[in-house]
Amino acid sequence: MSGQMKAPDGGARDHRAGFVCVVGRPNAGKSTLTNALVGQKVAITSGRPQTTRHVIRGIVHRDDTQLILVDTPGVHRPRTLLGERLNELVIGTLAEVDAIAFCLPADQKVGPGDRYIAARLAEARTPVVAVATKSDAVGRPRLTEHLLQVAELGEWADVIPVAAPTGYQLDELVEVFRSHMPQSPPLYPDGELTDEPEHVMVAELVREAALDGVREELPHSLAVVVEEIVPRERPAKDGRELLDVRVNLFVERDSQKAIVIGTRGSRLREVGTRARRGIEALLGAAVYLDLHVKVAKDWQRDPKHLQRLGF
Ligand SMILES: Nc1nc2c(ncn2[C@@H]2O[C@H](COP(=O)(O)OP(=O)(O)OP(=O)(O)O)[C@@H](O)[C@H]2O)c(=O)[nH]1
Repeated sequence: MSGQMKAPDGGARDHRAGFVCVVGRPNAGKSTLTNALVGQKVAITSGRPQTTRHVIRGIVHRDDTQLILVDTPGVHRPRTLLGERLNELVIGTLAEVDAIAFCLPADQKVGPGDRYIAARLAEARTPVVAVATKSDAVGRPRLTEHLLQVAELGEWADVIPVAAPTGYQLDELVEVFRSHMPQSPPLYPDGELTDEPEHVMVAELVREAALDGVREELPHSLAVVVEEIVPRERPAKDGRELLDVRVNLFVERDSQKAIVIGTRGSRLREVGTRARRGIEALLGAAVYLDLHVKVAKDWQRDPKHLQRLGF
């Protein structure tokens, strides 16, 4: 889309922005749809962490609309959902977004996996758009049959067939989601995520190391933000480039800070050593890793914080 969209009365439309959670069983076409909507490959789709409440898959920028496409770990993994508490957590995260994109591939029959997800979505009370993906892969009769099955599966705000390779109905899909977004200026600058994929990867390495062995205690309360990656003038002793990497780890409570840091900092040192190895391999340089643990109370509920932390 180019140029300002006009409202029916001829004036410019308001800007809207918000979060869309993309769900669907494995192979449903979630990543492909995300990439098609975002318009370029998003670096963070690989190896995304399963431990944050929302992981950003990509950001759709239009003149008057910004959709932040997120993933909610847990929705796709029924076996981890045995505990009622975790179940509630997933529903809680689904309730926090403005809309949900439920991907159902046209080349496969609606099955138990889809019904499982549909049941979770019904509890969240967030508008759900059922997206019939891969509609280019089947003929008309099959697509019609699929759309009927999808319609019977639940209460959808809309049912819309799309095809990522041809771009079929992708603009229409953005319009549908726009209608569910609140009035808001853009929440992220254009191109934010794709500019610095290494920051995202470094944050993931630190998060993985910090959660190792304490996932039970810190399941959804850790956010990692890479503040800066700065090259030093002098190389390391072995001749490699030397980078200062400054990272903040945010937890919600003092007790969690103590867990991350460990007795006299012992655990944090181990976390640093482990993460540093991965970061050096990733960046191909020697790394001086500086980790800071901070308490940001209730960051999950504070929009300003969420934004700063990349949620
Ligand atoms: N013809 C066609 N193929 C598609 C379309 N969308 C996805 N595919 C194919 O379907 C397969 C799965 O797509 P993905 O986007 O990886 O599915 P996903 O839901 O992200 O999969 P997981 O990461 O396993 O959850 C890939 O081989 C895609 O090329 C589409 O619109 N049309």
